[in-house]
Amino acid sequence: MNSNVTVSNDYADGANSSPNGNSHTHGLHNQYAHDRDGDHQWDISSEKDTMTNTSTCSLYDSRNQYERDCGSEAQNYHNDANTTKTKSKKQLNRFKRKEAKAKSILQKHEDKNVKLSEVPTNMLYVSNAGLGNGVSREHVYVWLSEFGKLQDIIMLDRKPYCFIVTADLEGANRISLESGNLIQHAGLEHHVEHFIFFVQEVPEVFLPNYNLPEGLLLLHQYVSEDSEMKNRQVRHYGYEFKYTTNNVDPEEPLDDSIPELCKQLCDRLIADGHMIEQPDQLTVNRYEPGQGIPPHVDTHSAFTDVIVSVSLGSQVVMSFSNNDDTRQVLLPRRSVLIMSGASRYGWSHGIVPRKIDVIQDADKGLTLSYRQVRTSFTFRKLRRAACECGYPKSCDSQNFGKQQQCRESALEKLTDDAARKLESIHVHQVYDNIATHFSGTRHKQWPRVVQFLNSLPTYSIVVDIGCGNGKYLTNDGSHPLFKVGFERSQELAAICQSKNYPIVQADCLATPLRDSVADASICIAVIHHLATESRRQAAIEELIRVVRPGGKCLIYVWAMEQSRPPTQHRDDMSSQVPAQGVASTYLKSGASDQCSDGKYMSTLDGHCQLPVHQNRTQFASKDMLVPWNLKKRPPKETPAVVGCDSCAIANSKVPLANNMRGNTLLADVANEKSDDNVVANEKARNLYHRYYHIFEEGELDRVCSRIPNCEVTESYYDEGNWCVILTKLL
Ligand SMILES: O=C(O)CCC(=O)C(=O)O
Ligand SMILES: [Fe+2]
Repeated sequence: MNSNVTVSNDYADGANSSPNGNSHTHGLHNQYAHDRDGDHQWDISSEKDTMTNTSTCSLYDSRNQYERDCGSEAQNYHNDANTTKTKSKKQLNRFKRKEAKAKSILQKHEDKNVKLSEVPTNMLYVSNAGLGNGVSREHVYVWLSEFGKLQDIIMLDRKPYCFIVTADLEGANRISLESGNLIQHAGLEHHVEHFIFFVQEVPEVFLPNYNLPEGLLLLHQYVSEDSEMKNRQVRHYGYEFKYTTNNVDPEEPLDDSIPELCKQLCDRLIADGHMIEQPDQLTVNRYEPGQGIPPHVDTHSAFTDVIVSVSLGSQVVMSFSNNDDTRQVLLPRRSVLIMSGASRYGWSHGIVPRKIDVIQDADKGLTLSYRQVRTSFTFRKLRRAACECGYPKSCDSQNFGKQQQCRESALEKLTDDAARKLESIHVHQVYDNIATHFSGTRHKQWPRVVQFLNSLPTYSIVVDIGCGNGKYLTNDGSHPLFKVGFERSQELAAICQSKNYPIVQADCLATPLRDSVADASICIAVIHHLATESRRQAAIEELIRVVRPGGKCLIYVWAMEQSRPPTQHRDDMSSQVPAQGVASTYLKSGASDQCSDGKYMSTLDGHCQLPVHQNRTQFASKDMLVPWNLKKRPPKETPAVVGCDSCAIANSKVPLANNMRGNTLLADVANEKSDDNVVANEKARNLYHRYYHIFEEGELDRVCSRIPNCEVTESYYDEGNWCVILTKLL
């Protein structure tokens, strides 16, 4: 097998551009057959090595297939006297489950348009081998072309599978029976099994809309190769563009103005009619593979119309979004991007933090682009008067400062009222609506939380703030503790009540507890639902307030870092010994570089656009809406006592904290019409969006370090969460 083959096919011929900007290719015309005929290096070797331990299967007889495919495992089933039948049956069942899953993924994604075929055809569905899980066309070609003449490899945008068209039935048969799962690809970190089935037809390829947003101009190879600079540090010239406020201070010019070399480039851009005048502000960003910039609109009041970004080093995909649409724009190396008009004012732009982009290649159709270091030079001109653009909805000048953008800094500027409103719509109301379903998926206690509880002296008083369905309020008698739960959601509180747990309905920012009343407090997966840092800090202060001096407090929040092993993090802040944090299994296999790209939801009456997270992919931003689908994710377990519906609270006896009664400070504030619509819409679709602030490494410790009467005694990473144990000072 030659792994250096360059796959070439003629997609350009087959590609059509339709008037709506979507283009599609009609599968079969390409040059695989031609190239392979003409070039010996692609000939099929007729002596096929004996394959063992393969995991492909055909449709007919999965048991026989299993024996063929799982080689040694299947042989054990019959031959090895020491292997118990039950174990092998388990393996067979596991295999069948995976096989069924591979089929159901096809049905789910292709909406039953692509049907499996009972009889052999020259078209195959290959599971777990698509752009969506980091497998490229080349990987598939190198893997499968030796078994049969390939006529086409159909890769679909973000799908975790592909389709193969072979020149003849024999090739398809050999691929189905012999190819195994020995695919070699750099993108996958985990072992993935592939299942291959015959299909009746292959789907059409719909390409994403690559048309540029109005007002956007991309000049290719504008910078010569010679003048390309490498590995510059992130720096500002002229004025600092403060990412914390997303703004500049015109009263504070920097000592360094824009370098001469850059001015020469801008002179050229002016002479070519792309810029009106020399800019006075420059930001240089250097991106390592995997790094990005959250979606944002460069603040209208800070800069004039034309914003220019020069790309050096690696090419990258930039996502542009407005309320209705998302466009992926490939920024090649040495290109210049000119954002003006709608693209500058009405669309947000950002770079998803991932290592691999899916791009459209003129020759190969959709393919993968592995990022390398990229340095961008963003030139802007400070605006000295209010912005009067034609995009008032996204204009901070015309919105009297109410405009909120998606990046964290912008959320940090939320007033307390706006933050409470966001939490009311996207936390409290969501949990009330999904309580039963959510509770059905929340039974397993996390071992390190249990370890913390077991480390407390028996009969300690423990308060669980934001206790959800009360999964830590159990007392099996092995390590007795006095536990009381506090929960903001009345429906979740009702579930706790139905299980006879001691429960009070209360908000984590204002529990009805006296100072220093408990020996310990725990707050698991709660603080990330608060929308500003000051509110997150206030919640931690509350956890400290209620424990006695010397008492302890355990906090878990969702971590931005979901893919890397957390070995750098230290358990004990003063020690040099790396902690053995438990790695996260949150990302779906092979998705370490995948993240949601470019879906947004408008909330707070249109003043705040938040990116929508795609479950089990990398987080694209620090502040996100995470979907909860009542239809798609049935509870894994049914709670022992289900007594929760919308009137549950009325019938239950959940004590209510005083400050939760009536229309008080903490009552929901979502009473404006358009936000009511958000909630009604979510209800109608059974699809809810929970707000999350995703914590970066060190962020939780930083917030805790600002609280005077406590110290961080332990800080660790546990299955996708950043965690601290605080001790209240004596
Ligand atoms: O890296 C880029 O090309 C864009 C950077 C950017 O959008 C910014 O700094 O505001
Ligand atoms: Fe920008």
